[in-house]
Amino acid sequence: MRWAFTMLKAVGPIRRIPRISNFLTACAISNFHNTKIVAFGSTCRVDNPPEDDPTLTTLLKAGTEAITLFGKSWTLHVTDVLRATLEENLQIIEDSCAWLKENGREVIYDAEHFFDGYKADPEYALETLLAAQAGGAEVLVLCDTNGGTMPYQIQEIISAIQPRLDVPLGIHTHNDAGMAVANSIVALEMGATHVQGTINGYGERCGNANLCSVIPNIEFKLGKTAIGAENLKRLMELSRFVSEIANVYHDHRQPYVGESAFAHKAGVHVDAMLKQPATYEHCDAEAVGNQRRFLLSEQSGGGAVAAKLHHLIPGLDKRHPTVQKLLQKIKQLEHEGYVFEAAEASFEILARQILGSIRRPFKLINYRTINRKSVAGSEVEAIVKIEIDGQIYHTVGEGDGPVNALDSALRLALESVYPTLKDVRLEDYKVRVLSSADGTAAKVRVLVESSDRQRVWNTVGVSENIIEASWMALVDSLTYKLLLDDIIVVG
Ligand SMILES: CC(=O)SCCNC(=O)CCNC(=O)[C@H](O)C(C)(C)COP(=O)(O)OP(=O)(O)OC[C@H]1O[C@@H](n2cnc3c(N)ncnc32)[C@H](O)[C@@H]1OP(=O)(O)O
Ligand SMILES: CC(C)C(=O)C(=O)O
Repeated sequence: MRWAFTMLKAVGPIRRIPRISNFLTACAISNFHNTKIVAFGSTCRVDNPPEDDPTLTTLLKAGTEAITLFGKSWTLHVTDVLRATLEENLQIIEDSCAWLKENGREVIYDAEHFFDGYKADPEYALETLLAAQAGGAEVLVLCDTNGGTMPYQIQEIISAIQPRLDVPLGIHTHNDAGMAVANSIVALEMGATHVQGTINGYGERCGNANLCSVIPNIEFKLGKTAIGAENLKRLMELSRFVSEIANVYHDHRQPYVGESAFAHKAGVHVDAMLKQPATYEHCDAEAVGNQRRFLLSEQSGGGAVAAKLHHLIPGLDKRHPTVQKLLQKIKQLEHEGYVFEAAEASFEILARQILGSIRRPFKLINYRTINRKSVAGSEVEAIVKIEIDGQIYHTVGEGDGPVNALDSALRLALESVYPTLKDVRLEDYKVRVLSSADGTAAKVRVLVESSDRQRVWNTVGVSENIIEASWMALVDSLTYKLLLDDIIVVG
């Protein structure tokens, strides 16, 4: 199986060379074990012989072992976009592939709009592939560029062309009809041996085939080896890493690698899962580096609560009075607007309070926020007074807003006693109005996501006062970090 995880898609005129070659020089001296960097660009222009074409010469100068060339398969694109004749397009495909081959490169040919082209004129679309094959392309990648092809059409078209080609096929799909992964899998099932996609499916419009789904599907559903069991265990870590680098919120609902992929909420599901894990899961969470989670909510039963407490009290019976007490408390708080399924850290703190296995890190005496707005701009300040082990801390913090200022003031006091709190980052802050009919007097729910770069956790606060709700979620977040670090655990 060949992989095209990421492609260098910006190869263009000469003026781009320095930036690209810096990147490629860095790649060339990196010691990749499983990765091959591939330069990417189009066939030459009709008016240019390959050796004078700025795109092709730049691709060659990139110095990569392999080059992906894309060319037109659809008559509409040839006539209306390239503004060339159908024969000229066949010629530039063959000549471009052949010239790169003559210059010692491995050539991957991406047949742009192949499926739409085939629907419009099957014979011509096939001829474009034959031209690339004649030019020496090592693999012919069929692209569903507009993302509108259905899996059964992929199957029909591949069956029709396969007998007429001699080189291996690849697949490149987009997700405009929500079929990118399905279409890739169909093509692979039919014998394609090269798949192009992106981590988390990031890409133009609705995205590309999500390799975080394609890869485990190959391993678990097609029964073939893609990256192997050991690498597969790091898939979720990779998915999170790429979203972090891209500065895009990690999608909890992603198959296999989303935080919710193995999260169970309904009491009936949780009860069955505890009896037999195969009842509500199609594969093993740990095989892709994920983990099973039981979410607590007003839909929970005792089984879910007991399972949640397993790491604190192994073997706890779901009918135990503590379980029932906690269950009642959760239902009452959820009725007031809390959501523990999205705030597991707050649940753990609540459970430990009921079990008496937590020491609160500080006692609040009071806090206050001051918002000063003038023509010169706005200033926000928070003053916090707390007690830690009998000692009073009185601190002032400034911020962009009252919550930010409160966070600064609280940390100023706490970090001198609990230095690991310096590692806590607020990743996300969400506010939801719970009873909009009450206008500005409505209750709000604040959800905070925090991390210490190794772990991520979520906390919740609910109040009629947005600052109060934020304070609650903030305090739970810092408290949970101290729990994770074993600093305030009791017993
Ligand atoms: C199919 C895909 O989606 S692959 C993703 C392609 N990647 C990108 O578009 C991102 C990077 N792109 C770029 O940097 C620029 O668009 C460049 C450098 C490639 C071209 O820049 P420019 O020369 O300024 O042209 P511009 O972007 O305006 O137009 C695209 C040109 O490519 C031509 N072109 C499109 N497909 C092909 C092809 N398969 N073979 C040859 N030329 C092609 C178009 O006809 C158009 O040429 P024209 O100006 O003569 O009409
Ligand atoms: C040419 C390729 C790689 C592409 O993005 C497409 O056709 O979808």
